[in-house]
Amino acid sequence: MSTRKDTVVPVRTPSRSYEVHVGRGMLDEVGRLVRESAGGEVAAVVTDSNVGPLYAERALSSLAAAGYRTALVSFPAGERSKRLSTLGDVLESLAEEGLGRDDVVVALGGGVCGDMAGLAAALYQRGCKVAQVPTSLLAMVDSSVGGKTAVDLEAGKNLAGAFLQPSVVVADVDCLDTLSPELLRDSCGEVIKHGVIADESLFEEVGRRPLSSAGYPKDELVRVVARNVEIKRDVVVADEREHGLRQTLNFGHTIGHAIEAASEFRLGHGTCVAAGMCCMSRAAAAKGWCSQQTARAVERVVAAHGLPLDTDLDHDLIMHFATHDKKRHGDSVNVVVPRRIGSVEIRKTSLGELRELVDLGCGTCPL
Ligand SMILES: NC(=O)c1ccc[n+]([C@@H]2O[C@H](COP(=O)([O-])OP(=O)(O)OC[C@H]3O[C@@H](n4cnc5c(N)ncnc54)[C@H](O)[C@@H]3O)[C@@H](O)[C@H]2O)c1
Ligand SMILES: O=C(O)C(=O)C[C@@H](O)[C@H](O)[C@H](O)COP(=O)(O)O
Ligand SMILES: [Zn+2]
Repeated sequence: MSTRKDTVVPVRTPSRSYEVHVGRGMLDEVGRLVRESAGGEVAAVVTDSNVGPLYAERALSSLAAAGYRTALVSFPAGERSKRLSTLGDVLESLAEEGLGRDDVVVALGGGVCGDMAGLAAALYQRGCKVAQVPTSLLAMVDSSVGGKTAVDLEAGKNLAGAFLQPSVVVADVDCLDTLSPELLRDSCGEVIKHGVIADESLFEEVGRRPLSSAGYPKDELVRVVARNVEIKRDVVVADEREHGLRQTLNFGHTIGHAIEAASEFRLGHGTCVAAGMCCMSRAAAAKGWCSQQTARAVERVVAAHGLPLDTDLDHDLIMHFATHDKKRHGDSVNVVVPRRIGSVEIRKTSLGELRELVDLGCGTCPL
């Protein structure tokens, strides 16, 4: 029995119930927590070429100490690896390691690793278990929770995927010590998003003091990460398969995903979401769906994080990616716009109106 103090957020979705553990030194608890939640005999740690050298050994030791036969599968770091060819390599490696249907994939890394290892687990032998061990702030506050897994296609982001809820999520905030300031800042895009969609006080708090600030106290970080997990949990539990409410988690993504793909993934996901949120907020204010004050508040907090407020991307290109996104239904696209800070709405827009929103919000930053 460990005496380590962690914050536990329970998640009960229709398909699976699990716990999200957030704390310090949690990497050494991975074996115990995976054993208690997933069982099995083999644990395959899937990680990337940056995270593996930093943290795989500790995760593997912890899993071995919990009685697992372990395997390590690594792929080159970066969004460009989040594709079918890498997924194929990961699946072949799982088979070579003799993973069985009752065994567990341990996704150790950022959102790219979590999405791809999660999809590998969903596909392998028609579905084995996955434990998420997020190491980027973005993965801790967002991608490790909720069960969306995917790889990108040429036509856009996350176009081939599956839902697979993890058996457990173990977030060790000490891992953030090795994340570069740029990547920490990038991750904050999703934190700001959570504030805009559901929690004005979180929004104001990170506006005053970004999580990417130097010397952010670790205990505070644990609290704020756990609060983000609760926000995401509440949405996912209400609408696991994204028929309605879950679409609100896509605030900033219609334009953000387009910016990300058009940059050929040189720009990080959170950075693009931040710009996408500002563009959509300006467009919403211009349409009278929210106040100018709300749009300015989104810009202010994004600017406080050193993230971009706009994009100079060609509007035809934005439309190209936006119309290939999963939120397109025939001739309409569901977009998410703010009502005020802490509340958003889903609006079904025609392709013509989406173009109007892009023209109103992109390349129009008044600052
Ligand atoms: N499934 C979901 O619900 C969901 C939600 C949000 C984002 N995403 C996806 O997540 C991805 C973005 O996640 P990300 O920003 O974590 O990207 P990432 O996984 O590429 O990680 C960013 C970089 O940081 C490195 N890294 C990660 N942890 C580190 C650490 N502790 N120390 C040093 N380096 C570390 C990685 O190797 C990588 O180079 C995108 O593909 C996005 O589409 C998915
Ligand atoms: O979990 C969700 O639902 C989200 O939308 C969270 C997003 O931050 C994330 O980027 C997600 O991968 C986007 O999903 P997509 O299906 O719209 O690509
Ligand atoms: Zn996102």
